[in-house]
Amino acid sequence: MKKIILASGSPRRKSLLEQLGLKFKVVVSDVDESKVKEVDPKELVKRLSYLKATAVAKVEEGVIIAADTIVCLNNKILEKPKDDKEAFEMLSDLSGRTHQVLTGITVIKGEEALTDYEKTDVIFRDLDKREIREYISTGACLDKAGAYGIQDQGAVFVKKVDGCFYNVVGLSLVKLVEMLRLLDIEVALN
Ligand SMILES: Cc1cn([C@H]2C[C@H](O)[C@@H](COP(=O)(O)OP(=O)(O)OP(=O)(O)O)O2)c(=O)[nH]c1=O
Repeated sequence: MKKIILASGSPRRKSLLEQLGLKFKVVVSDVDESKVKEVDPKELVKRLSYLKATAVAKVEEGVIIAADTIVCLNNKILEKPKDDKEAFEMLSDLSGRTHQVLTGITVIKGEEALTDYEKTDVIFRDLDKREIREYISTGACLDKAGAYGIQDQGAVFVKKVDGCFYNVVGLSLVKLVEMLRLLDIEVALN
């Protein structure tokens, strides 16, 4: 079994890989995401995951896994908010609407590289300004695309999820295992 490397600084992705029972180490890539421009949301997440994976493949040998998550509201791309003000704007925009969460995944094994993405629809109920401010004060927004975490108190904003839940948290496990198996990397569920 080749060594597995998670090319991500996201604590959520780390615990999701642990959930699969895989042994791996974490090496964070130094990709400057703000420099990458792409209008098509799915192309953006695929490209960013590929850049993160290839950056780590330069310094590590083994199976490299990288991902990138964005929120998409009426074709407008929401990444991580730069400050509380932007978080407030994002959550106000998401209020009462359906948005998409897209996560691109790249797996590199030697000379082979696979890139794919998963999309999940998330429906928010109407939010009032007071609870948006309260949520922002928990400090949960700034490291998350769209300024919320479905896995934390942000859960109370979510009326419905259509698609893979883990994709929203940052790594679709069903998609990842499908990709690992395509590369003949066995994931034993025991
Ligand atoms: C929508 C949503 C996003 N997120 C997170 C997943 C990602 O970690 C983050 C989007 O930022 P990313 O740039 O995808 O990832 P990252 O900067 O956290 O880590 P790295 O680039 O090193 O891999 O938003 C949640 O945790 N919950 C949610 O409900």
